[in-house]
Amino acid sequence: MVLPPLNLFEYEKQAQEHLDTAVWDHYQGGSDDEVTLRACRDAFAQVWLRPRALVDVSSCDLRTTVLGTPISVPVLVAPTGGQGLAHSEGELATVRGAGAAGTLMVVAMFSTRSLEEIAQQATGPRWLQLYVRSRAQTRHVVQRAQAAGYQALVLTVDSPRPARCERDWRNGFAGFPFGNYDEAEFIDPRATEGDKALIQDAVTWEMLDWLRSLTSLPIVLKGILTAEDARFALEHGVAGLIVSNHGGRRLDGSVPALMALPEVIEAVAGRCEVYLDGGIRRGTDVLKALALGARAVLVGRPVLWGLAVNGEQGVRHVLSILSQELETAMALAGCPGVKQIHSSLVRQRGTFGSREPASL
Ligand SMILES: Cc1cc2nc3c(=O)[nH]c(=O)nc-3n(C[C@H](O)[C@H](O)[C@H](O)COP(=O)(O)O)c2cc1C
Ligand SMILES: CC(C)CC(=O)C(=O)O
Repeated sequence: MVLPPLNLFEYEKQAQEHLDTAVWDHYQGGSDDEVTLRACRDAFAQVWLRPRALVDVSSCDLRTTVLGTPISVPVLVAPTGGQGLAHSEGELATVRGAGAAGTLMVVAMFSTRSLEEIAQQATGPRWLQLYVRSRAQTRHVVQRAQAAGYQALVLTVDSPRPARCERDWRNGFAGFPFGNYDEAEFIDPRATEGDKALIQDAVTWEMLDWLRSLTSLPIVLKGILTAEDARFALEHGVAGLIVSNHGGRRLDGSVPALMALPEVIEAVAGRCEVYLDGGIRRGTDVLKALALGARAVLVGRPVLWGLAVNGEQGVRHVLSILSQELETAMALAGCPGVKQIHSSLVRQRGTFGSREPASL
């Protein structure tokens, strides 16, 4: 008898049993030597919590807002393409699971179902993630997103080229159908072949201004890792930033998102919301990211594991495990609410001075 997973790592193990090797490797994999993929996780172990004692934590309030939208827990669903490979219902199951868990889904433009079908099944808020392929195609997708009630656009800016995801190459990963495209209508005249045709490599800050001129929807940039780009983004009127290295799937060797977070938070100085993704697997990870200044975090692969194991219920369960773990962690840390999570709750490894125990 297979026991229900207790935590996200148990979901990961069970998900592997449900997926073909090529799909499993596509979901799990990173680029090149997967140094950044591993570092995403390891970064959380470099940050220590400083719990406070004798605080009334008889009820811990996990609720917050993102761009003014209330959510019951500061954990969002990250955009991941190709969810139909995990479960026949794909993104439809995910959006229902996210709504049931009281949170927001960022729908990937490369979803296997159309953004309209996904919106119809949604019970909670959703944003749409965009890659720019051509201006005509982007304009059309933005209009469709607005008509379907998406509340923000998330422009992914870390992917001017496909990375070397060698697991996919070795397995001959066949890809997946795109729910949002009519190839004939939207093919970029500059496109060459394969992945390169998917995303334009000439997207610059000017393109962001053009995107803003198309829509009054708030724009969030995904894939920012430096204070310099955070400042540029603010000058170009973004509403939010996702500090992310794409879960280790783009520039290998790029800094783990958790380590990049402090400089971005400092540069932004409260002028827009900042979120983080990459390697979140435990409630304590969420707590650390929030203490370092993130308004909320996003989870990618764990949602795919939940989807593969048990469709909508699996997605809901993965999100509720994280939520329960966060609640426990907050109580043990003496934080009765998300608003009480401050930077004084964390300490970077190596900042213990002369009294640092040798075992650290
Ligand atoms: C299978 C897979 C597909 C993804 N597809 C997209 C995508 O289409 N657009 C995007 O911006 N990010 C995409 N991402 C990156 C995620 O949004 C997110 O940054 C990353 O998964 C976070 O790391 P985590 O998986 O450790 O939570 C994808 C990630 C995975 C694992
Ligand atoms: C189709 C891909 C470009 C989706 C993606 O962003 C990813 O797999 O990381």
